[in-house]
Amino acid sequence: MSNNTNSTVIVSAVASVAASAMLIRSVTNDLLPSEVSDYFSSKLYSLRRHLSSQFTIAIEEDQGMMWNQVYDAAEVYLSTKASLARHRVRASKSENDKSVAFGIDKDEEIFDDFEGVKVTWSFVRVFEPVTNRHDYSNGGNGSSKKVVKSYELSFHKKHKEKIFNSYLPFVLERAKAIKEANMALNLYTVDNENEWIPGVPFSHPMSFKTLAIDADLKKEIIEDLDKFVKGKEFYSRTGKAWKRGYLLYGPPGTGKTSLIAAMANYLNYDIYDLDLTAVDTNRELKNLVLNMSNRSILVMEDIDCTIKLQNREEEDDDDDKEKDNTERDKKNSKVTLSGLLNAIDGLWSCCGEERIIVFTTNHKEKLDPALLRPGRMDMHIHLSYCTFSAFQQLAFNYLGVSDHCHFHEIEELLGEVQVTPAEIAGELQNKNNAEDCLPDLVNFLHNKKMVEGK
Ligand SMILES: Nc1ncnc2c1ncn2[C@@H]1O[C@H](COP(=O)(O)OP(=O)(O)OP(=O)(O)O)[C@@H](O)[C@H]1O
Repeated sequence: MSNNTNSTVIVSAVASVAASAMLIRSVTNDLLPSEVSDYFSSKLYSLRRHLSSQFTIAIEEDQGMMWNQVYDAAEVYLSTKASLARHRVRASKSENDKSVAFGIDKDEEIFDDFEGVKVTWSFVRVFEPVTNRHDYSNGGNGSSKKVVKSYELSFHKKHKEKIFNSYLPFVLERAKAIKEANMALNLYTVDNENEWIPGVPFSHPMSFKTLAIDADLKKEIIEDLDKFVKGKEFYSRTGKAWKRGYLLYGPPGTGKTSLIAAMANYLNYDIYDLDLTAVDTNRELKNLVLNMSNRSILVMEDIDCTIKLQNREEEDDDDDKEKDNTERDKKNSKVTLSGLLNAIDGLWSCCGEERIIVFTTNHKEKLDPALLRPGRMDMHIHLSYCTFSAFQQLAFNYLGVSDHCHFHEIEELLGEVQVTPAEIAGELQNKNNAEDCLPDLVNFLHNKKMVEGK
């Protein structure tokens, strides 16, 4: 027999074993108990592998007592490919997931293409005996079965290096990104013991689409956040800690809290909401910062009210001021300015990565300049009274209109009176159509103008 004929025979033998495997597998699945059919399936897989030019990596669920991270990554990665399965998929969702995740089921195969290399994934489940002399579940003979689950990744032998060095790292990387995107956000607060209370789901609906601020400012903020999240290489090259501080300042009701929610939803970062008056000492503050997870936003709202953070030179002012300070200090926490500065950029504050710190204040001028310098508060964002462009966004959010005959008058009035987006939002939600709502808003603005004496 020629070489050619030999190889044809082998190829057809492999093909016919594969076809028989499929047939037997489907028959055994229908007729036999799952343990027995799993046994036959695994034997057929081995035979097929033995005869082919394929190389297979088995990725088992656990390695001894430890969870196998590659298995975990394969599960997550394949969840995005499960729709390619032909007959069956598994579906699951935990409380911490945003959406349902799908997975391939046993005996299903999924094909993937990585830079021109074809790979096949399959899910294998077999029952293996466990010997345990204290186990009486099987008639007291001390042996029971445990399920061993694994993913198998098969490809042509010649691509071994590429799969090991590029494809598997790619799957791990992708899985990490998919997981982060699917994770529901958490909101953490501090309890009486000065510890973070495990997060409740954070479900603030605000996004950059609905946030009503000046369009250029919005663009600038989004670009800054994008640069930050993509900055891993930059931060390590320049030796800077991968963190960024934002100071949001402006009158009440201009959208500082709304902007924080939009940032968290945009980045998919958890929020750690820190009320400094609830923290007893600088040491506790340090522990809290150390115990935050990566990819998170530490928020300290109304920072000027919660701690005595005025310019240090002003602290020894006249008697009256001192009296005021004493009153205020009773309410204030024992966290000091230097404790807070350390929390933001002390050595140990650099332990994590992808950390954002946000301070909000209605009175930027009351804050110590040390707190505001770049490296601590890298971007100062002024949220001001409602501009016409912010109003257009609110009108679209609440009434679904982008233009209206009253818009021109409203634009002029917004140039003359100081009104917050919160006040405008309050007016727009009173009625749900533009015809009824906008004339009322015009009256509201005229009244405000009169009160302001303009
Ligand atoms: N810029 C905005 N875009 C969209 N909605 C806004 C905006 N500003 C305020 N609002 C509306 O007003 C409400 C109050 O706003 P928000 O709490 O964000 O303001 P704030 O500046 O944080 O106020 P405070 O200083 O009192 O904490 C929000 O729930 C939202 O409905």
